[in-house]
Amino acid sequence: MAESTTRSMASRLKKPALRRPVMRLPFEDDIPIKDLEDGAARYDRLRHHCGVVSPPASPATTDSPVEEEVVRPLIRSRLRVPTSYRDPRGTESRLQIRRRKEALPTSFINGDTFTPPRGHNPTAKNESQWKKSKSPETSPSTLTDFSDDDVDLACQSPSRIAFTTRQQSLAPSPMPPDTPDRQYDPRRSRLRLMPTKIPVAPPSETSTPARVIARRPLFPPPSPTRSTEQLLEARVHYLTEALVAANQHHKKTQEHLAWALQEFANSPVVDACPAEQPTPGVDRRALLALADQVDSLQDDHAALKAAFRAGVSELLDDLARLGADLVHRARHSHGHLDARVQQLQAQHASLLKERRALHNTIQELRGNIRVFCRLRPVAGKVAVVVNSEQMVTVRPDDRSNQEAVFSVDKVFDQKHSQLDDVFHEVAPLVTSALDGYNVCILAYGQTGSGKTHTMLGDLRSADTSGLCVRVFHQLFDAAASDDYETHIEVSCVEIYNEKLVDLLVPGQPSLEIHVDKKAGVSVPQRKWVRCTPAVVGLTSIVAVESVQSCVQTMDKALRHRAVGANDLNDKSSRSHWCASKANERLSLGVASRRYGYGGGTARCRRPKMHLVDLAGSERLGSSNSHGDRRLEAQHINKSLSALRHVLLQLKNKEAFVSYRNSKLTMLLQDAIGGNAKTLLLVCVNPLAANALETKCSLVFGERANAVELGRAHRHHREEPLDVELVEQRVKGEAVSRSAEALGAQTLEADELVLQPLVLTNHVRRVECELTALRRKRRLRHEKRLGLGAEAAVERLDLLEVVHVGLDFDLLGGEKLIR
Ligand SMILES: Nc1ncnc2c1ncn2[C@@H]1O[C@H](COP(=O)(O)OP(=O)(O)OP(=O)(O)O)[C@@H](O)[C@H]1O
Repeated sequence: MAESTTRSMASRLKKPALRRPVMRLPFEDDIPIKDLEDGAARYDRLRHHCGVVSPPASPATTDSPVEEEVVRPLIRSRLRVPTSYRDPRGTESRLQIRRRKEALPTSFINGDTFTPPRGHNPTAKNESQWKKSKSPETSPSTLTDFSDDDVDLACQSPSRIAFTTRQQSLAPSPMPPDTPDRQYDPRRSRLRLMPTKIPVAPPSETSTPARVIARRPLFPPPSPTRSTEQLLEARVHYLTEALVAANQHHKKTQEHLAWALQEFANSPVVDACPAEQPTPGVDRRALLALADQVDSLQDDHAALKAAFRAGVSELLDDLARLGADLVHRARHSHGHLDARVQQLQAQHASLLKERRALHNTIQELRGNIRVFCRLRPVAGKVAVVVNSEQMVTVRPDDRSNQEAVFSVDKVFDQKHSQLDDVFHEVAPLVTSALDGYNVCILAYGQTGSGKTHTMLGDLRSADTSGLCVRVFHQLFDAAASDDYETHIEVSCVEIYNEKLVDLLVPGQPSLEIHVDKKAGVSVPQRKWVRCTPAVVGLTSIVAVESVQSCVQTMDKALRHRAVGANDLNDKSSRSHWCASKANERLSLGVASRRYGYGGGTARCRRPKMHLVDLAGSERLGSSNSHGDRRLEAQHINKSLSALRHVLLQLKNKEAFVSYRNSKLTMLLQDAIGGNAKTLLLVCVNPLAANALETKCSLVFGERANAVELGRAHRHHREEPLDVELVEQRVKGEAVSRSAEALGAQTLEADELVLQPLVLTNHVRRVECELTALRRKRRLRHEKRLGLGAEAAVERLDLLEVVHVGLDFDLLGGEKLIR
């Protein structure tokens, strides 16, 4: 429209019409806002010069930070808008042109509909020109082809673009009065963004009051079948179209403005005419029409910008909403998954527990030696990989080029702590010891692999103390909380160069191990060593009453243990160390704790527990031992190989097992081959350099695991209850308890009063025990004497008979009788 108007004006002014530049899609090289503002300011000045009152500045035209900071970066970087948008349906696009009578060329009839030709020339002035100017180079039916000046763009769909004039969408408005001081009327804009098919949202009250910009919905209505991604894609697609259209229109507006200004500036009439009084030769009406066109174009441009901004902000809102929705849904499903995972984990844990319980039961029934593997922390290249809780792989190294997988009952790697993890697994064995089973815990492994650390650790540290101290803790805790009287005794021996040494009485000659298949050998005053085998000559059995006294005893024993340095360990144990604990557990029953107990039997349990820290096997080459160390190493290796051999024989269920080959196997006979629950802790130094030794240790572990010992039995027996003794004990306990209670309340004086009581009670107890013993001895004596008397009478009778016979013979019976 503007073009036709200006063309007629130009022909009237006898000036050659400027050739409008071929329009390219202005995405990449969009006209800067500043240029627009400059152009608008120049135009305002000109209008003022011509006596036209400037319209009020539209707030929509001011550049907002949204466009600068959000929209452009979003469009350029994220949406990747093409620099020339191609209509997907190509030549199917239809342009609906409604011409405004006074603005469009006559060849365009209002309401005409035609298909845009391929590569039409945007500078064509009418349809025929347009059709003729098809150029094969131009991309067919891209939006860059639109050269219509006086129409607004509305994208109905990706493939349909409708151009409509204001007359069609609104009631036709009369042309504004041709007065120089007419005010700005936004309704005078001739362009309108108008959807033809998609329903338009009713204009809100806050929208432009007079010139209602019918915003087409930028996004298609959400289809329930579409996925979120498709919906977003479609929205982005629509927004891209709107942006293309907006930019195109913007560009056109700018071109028109520039063209009009140039026309106007080049006009000799304008140049000649003073500001206040236009030259009579100027067609003032035409100028005003031109101004009106520019004005309306600017309005439309502002409206388009506003619509575009609104669309973008709507899209951003939608994106935010969709994002929040997606996050919410993801969280929801994640929560569901979490709950399910937790449920499955709990299920898995309970199944594992069940499986382990069953496994333990099977092992208990079969009497297997249980085997744990512990890896010590090291720095350097390692050859051992923990596959699972029960499986380790030893990778090949230079010396052994075969990978080997070993399965054990439990693997502890560097992460597992001494306190919780390792002892947690050992604790059930301590309970078994309290229940009356013999228990044996052995630490086996190459030198420097952490055996001593695991079994003894730092005795006086709460965090790094080894299994022995924890075993004592559990024993005393359990003893304090049940109805048994528990007496714990400890002995510590070492086997050094095949000699059994009592560590609690150093300097004694080496001890002997005596094996008695029936009842063992009784060592005087020590009942608990009656189990086979017994250590003959063992005098230092220390009764311990608390964990502290246990620690002190072990500390004393360890001070006498043979320790030396080799290349692999500064404090290498040069002997096998064995601490044996015997518990005498006497059950008096709850009733016996009351006064007036009548009688019955006491259940006595006398289980033994061996805690063994074996000396480390070592290759003489790698440990670099000489002299005494070398001799020690040879003895150690010999005894360990005897142990391996015994295990092999046990595994193969051979009739004869050679326990007597070494002191170690003799001492451990009732642990590995007898009636005991045995745990073997295979300690491993996982460094790649030790791969071969590690393999040997794990082979030993697997072999031990395969040994079936048979079901362990409890060591308990019923004994007739010495009523007097029990009564005295109970009374003594009651007095002690009351003394304790009173002592807690009263002062030292009370203690002084109670002390004799306690002492008297103790004396009575001892007296009772003595009386009982005396009575027993008297009974035995009487019995023996009784037997002797009978025999003597019999003998006397016999002697008398013999005597009579002799007399008869000597004197000549017949004579005598005669
Ligand atoms: N699990 C562990 N955590 C921390 N340090 C450990 C661990 N295991 C072993 N060590 C350290 O490794 C070194 C050697 O350990 P240890 O003396 O227990 O080995 P060993 O197998 O008893 O050797 P040997 O048979 O020669 O007596 C010690 O300094 C010990 O503190």
